[in-house]
Amino acid sequence: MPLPVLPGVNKAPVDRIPVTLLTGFLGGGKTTLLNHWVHQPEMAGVAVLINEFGEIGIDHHLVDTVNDQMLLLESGCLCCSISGDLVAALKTLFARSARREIAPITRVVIETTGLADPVPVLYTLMEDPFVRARYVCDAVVTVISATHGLTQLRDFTEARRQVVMADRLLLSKCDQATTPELERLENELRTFNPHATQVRVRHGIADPGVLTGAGIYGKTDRPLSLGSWFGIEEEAGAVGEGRYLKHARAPRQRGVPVLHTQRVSSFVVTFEQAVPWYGFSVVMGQILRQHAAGLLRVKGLLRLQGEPRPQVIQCVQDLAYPPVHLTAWPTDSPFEDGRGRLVFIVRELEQAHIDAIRTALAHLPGDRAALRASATDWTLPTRCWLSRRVSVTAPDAVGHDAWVIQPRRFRAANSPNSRV
Ligand SMILES: Nc1nc2c(ncn2[C@@H]2O[C@H](COP(=O)(O)OP(=O)(O)OP(=O)(O)O)[C@@H](O)[C@H]2O)c(=O)[nH]1
Repeated sequence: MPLPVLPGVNKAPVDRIPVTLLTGFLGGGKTTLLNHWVHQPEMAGVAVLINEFGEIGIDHHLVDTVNDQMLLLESGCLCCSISGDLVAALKTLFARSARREIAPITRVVIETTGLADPVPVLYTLMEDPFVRARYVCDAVVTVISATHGLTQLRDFTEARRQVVMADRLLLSKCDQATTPELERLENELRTFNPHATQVRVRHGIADPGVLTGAGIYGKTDRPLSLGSWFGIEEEAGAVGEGRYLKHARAPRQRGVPVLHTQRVSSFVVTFEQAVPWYGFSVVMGQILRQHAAGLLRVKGLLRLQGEPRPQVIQCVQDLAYPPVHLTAWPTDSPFEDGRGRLVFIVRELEQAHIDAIRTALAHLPGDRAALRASATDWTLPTRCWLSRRVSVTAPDAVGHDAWVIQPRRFRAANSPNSRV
């Protein structure tokens, strides 16, 4: 069943495969939305490419029931290091579909890293002759957090570029914001991008129709030249979509990689043994509180003492999200060794602080001592973890036909499916 098209928006051209770029700043809620969408019948035939920043990836473990017969993206950020890999992935996808080795593809959704600039990804889609003739960018959908969106817009060029380039803005986490907060964010977003439709989202539940047919990219049946769209209007300061780029700063020259906000980096903490949950929660709370300004995102999978199921850890800046269990420990790299790992994405965090975080996590107190120590600590950001009401995702319970294409590094090298 094709994806529904929202009233009043154009359908994508039928002769090329529509591509939706799903972007949005770190921790905004992209994976949560995808996890909802892949269960929808309208997503049959939709291929999903996930791209992550950091040494190891977590997101693909959090998207339910993946058909991982395809495995196309290298590690690294799509917008600066692996655009060639994206082209190769799209070519292979098309060829396999044409040879009927896989079911016909009705759409491709590319989830970019939270730090990705959409412009070079759009360049990639529109400038390669093979890709351009077979795929069309149908929409740029940007997820922006109702809780952190305003500060991210203020602090990060990447966040502004993602908003400026959007055809649709999905305001996530609306359940956590008040009406005045939401209205302030909506007004701010309008100053950056007055033409993008804004959609309020709670708990990642949004009609998959928001992925379709939104953009100027799909309104014509001939391949578009991004060069003119991005360049001329901006230089002239003319009205039209090009003016948005004044907010986002000038686009880079084609082929010249631009690094993310220089001060952003990532590191991984690996746990040799199962961890005590309360001991971990208290130490992690202290870390979040102490380094609130420097921590952009923490996510990972942990093995807990006395608990066979992996625990998903999710923090955005100093906010800790309710814990979730996966039903089974992943069997693919790097988690097949059974060790828990946390990915930290940080900004301007000195090496001494990184070392202190590593040391604190390597010396977790036991549960009893941790609970005693935290009993009167009402400002601990991880307080919600201490009550430990953990929901379980049940990936195997639901069937669907969307594909999630995982970065190659997550597969065993000798797997028969590790290449397409
Ligand atoms: N309460 C609430 N939590 C949400 C909502 N959307 C996402 N979250 C939580 O926010 C955290 C981060 O969400 P993700 O979907 O992983 O965010 P992401 O954009 O994929 O993150 P990156 O891939 O790191 O950029 C998770 O703990 C989600 O459960 C929402 O609408 N409401």
